[in-house]
Amino acid sequence: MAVFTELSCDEVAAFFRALGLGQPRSVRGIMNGIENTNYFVDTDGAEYVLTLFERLTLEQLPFYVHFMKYLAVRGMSVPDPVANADGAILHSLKARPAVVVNRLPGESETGPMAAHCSSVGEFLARLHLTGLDYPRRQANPRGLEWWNEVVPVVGRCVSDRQRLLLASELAFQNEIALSSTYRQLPWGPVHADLFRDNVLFEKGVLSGVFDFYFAGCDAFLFDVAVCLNDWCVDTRTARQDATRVAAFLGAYESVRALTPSEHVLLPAMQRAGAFRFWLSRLCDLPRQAALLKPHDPSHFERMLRVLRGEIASS
Ligand SMILES: Nc1ncnc2c1ncn2[C@@H]1O[C@H](COP(=O)(O)OP(=O)(O)O)[C@@H](O)[C@H]1O
Ligand SMILES: N[C@@H](CCOP(=O)(O)O)C(=O)O
Repeated sequence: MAVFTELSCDEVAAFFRALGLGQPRSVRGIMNGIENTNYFVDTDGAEYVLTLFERLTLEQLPFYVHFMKYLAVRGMSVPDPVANADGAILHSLKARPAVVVNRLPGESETGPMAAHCSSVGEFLARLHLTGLDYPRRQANPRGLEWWNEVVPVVGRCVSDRQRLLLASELAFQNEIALSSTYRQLPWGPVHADLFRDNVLFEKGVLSGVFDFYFAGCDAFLFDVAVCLNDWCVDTRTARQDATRVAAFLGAYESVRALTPSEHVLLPAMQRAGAFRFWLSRLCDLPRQAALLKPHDPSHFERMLRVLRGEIASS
């Protein structure tokens, strides 16, 4: 994301030495992202990403870092955390929890076509199936409980029209969560933030997925909805592109078919996805950092209104 905690080259070199990694020859703060402090660190033998966690705690982090290790060991193109001599993959630096992972190759695709959406759909379904046996459990940190906590707080800083939308959508989502259809949804570890900027492509082939720090256990359909809302939407109008939606869902279902309950609740989950990111972007607005590019909340407000039928969808 950003650099909240500045590190000197000497501090990084000492940390890398303790992990048995080579001498860094370049250390660069990363501008992208919004949650943690990230540096690219190159040694003579390899390229790494060093992350210092700014908000996540030592209680929350094992779920994420072990999930990445679990997927990496099973052949998925995700960051593989570096272990120290004792086998630990979660470390500490500058009084913050820290990890070092391999730098994945490729570039983000900011203007995805149907083929990119297919690759992401297939990857997501494989992630869901592979993760089914992951033994750790932790709730989606940005799920229903969090929405109920933050709506009254952010509601104080928005317009009357926006406050009405927040209250109405929260009531709708609380009602959906109590329904028997919702309780039938397949569930397990989800990425929950699989946006364009968290996926890399090399020569058109998906080469890596990272940023598992909003992962948690939730309905798989929530993950599907988050992806559709980012990968298959026109960023200018917040409207869905039917060709990309079909490509994404076709590829996802070629690996894991959606159940009847998932088909029924997909529109409601897309509203949930838009609501979740509108809320977090509203909450994130005032953060301070040495390098930080905040995300625009109004995009997801517009998308939520489109999905609710308040704005024509085409
Ligand atoms: N394993 C990785 N391989 C390649 N690039 C990475 C990796 N991890 C992070 N990055 C780069 O760092 C940026 C910020 O990472 P991200 O995880 O999105 O930050 P945050 O957790 O703050 O949201 C990404 O946009 C990407 O450029
Ligand atoms: N993807 C989310 C928030 C997290 O941002 P990231 O750059 O760290 O993935 C959003 O777009 O609001």
